[in-house]
Amino acid sequence: MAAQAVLRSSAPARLLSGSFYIRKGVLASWQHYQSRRPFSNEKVLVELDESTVMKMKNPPVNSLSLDVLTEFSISLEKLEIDRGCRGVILTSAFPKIFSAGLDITEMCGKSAEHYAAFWRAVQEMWLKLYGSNMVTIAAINGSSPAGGCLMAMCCDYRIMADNPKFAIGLNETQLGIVAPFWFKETMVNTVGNRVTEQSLQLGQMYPAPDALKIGLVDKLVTEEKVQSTAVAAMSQWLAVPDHARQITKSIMRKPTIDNLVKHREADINNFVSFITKDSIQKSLQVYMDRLKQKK
Ligand SMILES: CCCCCCCCCC/C=C\CC(=O)SCCNC(=O)CCNC(=O)[C@H](O)C(C)(C)COP(=O)(O)OP(=O)(O)OC[C@H]1O[C@@H](n2cnc3c(N)ncnc32)[C@H](O)[C@@H]1OP(=O)(O)O
Repeated sequence: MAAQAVLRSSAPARLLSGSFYIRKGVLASWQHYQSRRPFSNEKVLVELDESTVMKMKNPPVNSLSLDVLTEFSISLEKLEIDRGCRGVILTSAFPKIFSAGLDITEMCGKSAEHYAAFWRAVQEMWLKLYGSNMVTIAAINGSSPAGGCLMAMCCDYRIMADNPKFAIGLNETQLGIVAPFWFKETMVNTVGNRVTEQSLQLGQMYPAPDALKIGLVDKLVTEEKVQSTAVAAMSQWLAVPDHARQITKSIMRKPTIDNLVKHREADINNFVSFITKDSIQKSLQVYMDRLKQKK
């Protein structure tokens, strides 16, 4: 129930309205009492050390299941209302994988109701992360296809491990599925229209050095330095006055966020009718079988 309540709230309220600050004020004393403790979630760890770090920990590959997405949105919401938290680093608890993207098993052989709940949770994660008032930095310590790439693109700054074996991109067409309009818009806002058009049609995955070249990530460092570099970048971003940075972020992202908010229910219906098609189910199944056979 708690998860559902959070999933129904909407992120733009955080980024776009002044009421957020009132809420922060009211909750301040409770927050000071509560906030500086790490959260002990199952699949999304929140560490409150030098910087606040959210670590995805869903073995083996951090696929984004309904549970992970729900936990992620709840954790981010908690940080959002925590006065002591102005920025968050998003990373993976596992070396070599940032996130394998949406959990394909959530999109295969389930009921229409399940698909609708799953898609709402994907939307909610995006609304909360893309619409966050906090500084968000992705410390991409491994491969990051599809939904993993989306999460990284939602952040304000992306640091990736400098290893050509790690790749990032929106590869949906390779699975026989289509990146929805708000995935596309997030990518356009990150790398521009031409690169997005080509990348999305080809379902292109970019090895880290190529991702840097097209601006899909902002910086490459050795694997060991990904997190410390993120911490250093965080101090730089936090040196800017919050109100000015937040309003600027809002000006940049509001049209994209508003577009999904406006079409949210239609987008869920589109997803359900698309994913329940026999041909799409077959494509996903073939892709999963291929993944399993590659060993
Ligand atoms: C008209 C328009 C309407 C719009 C409709 C919208 C349509 C839907 C849009 C959906 C949008 C986004 C989609 C996604 O995010 S789909 C997910 C895409 N992800 C991938 O393609 C990644 C696939 N995985 C990999 O490439 C590799 O696993 C890896 C991440 C590079 C890791 O490689 P590895 O060698 O370390 O591990 P591997 O042996 O491959 O995998 C280990 C086990 O994990 C399973 N697995 C991998 N990825 C996923 C996944 N995404 N979901 C579920 N399970 C996954 C894999 O099968 C192995 O399982 P097992 O150990 O064999 O049982």
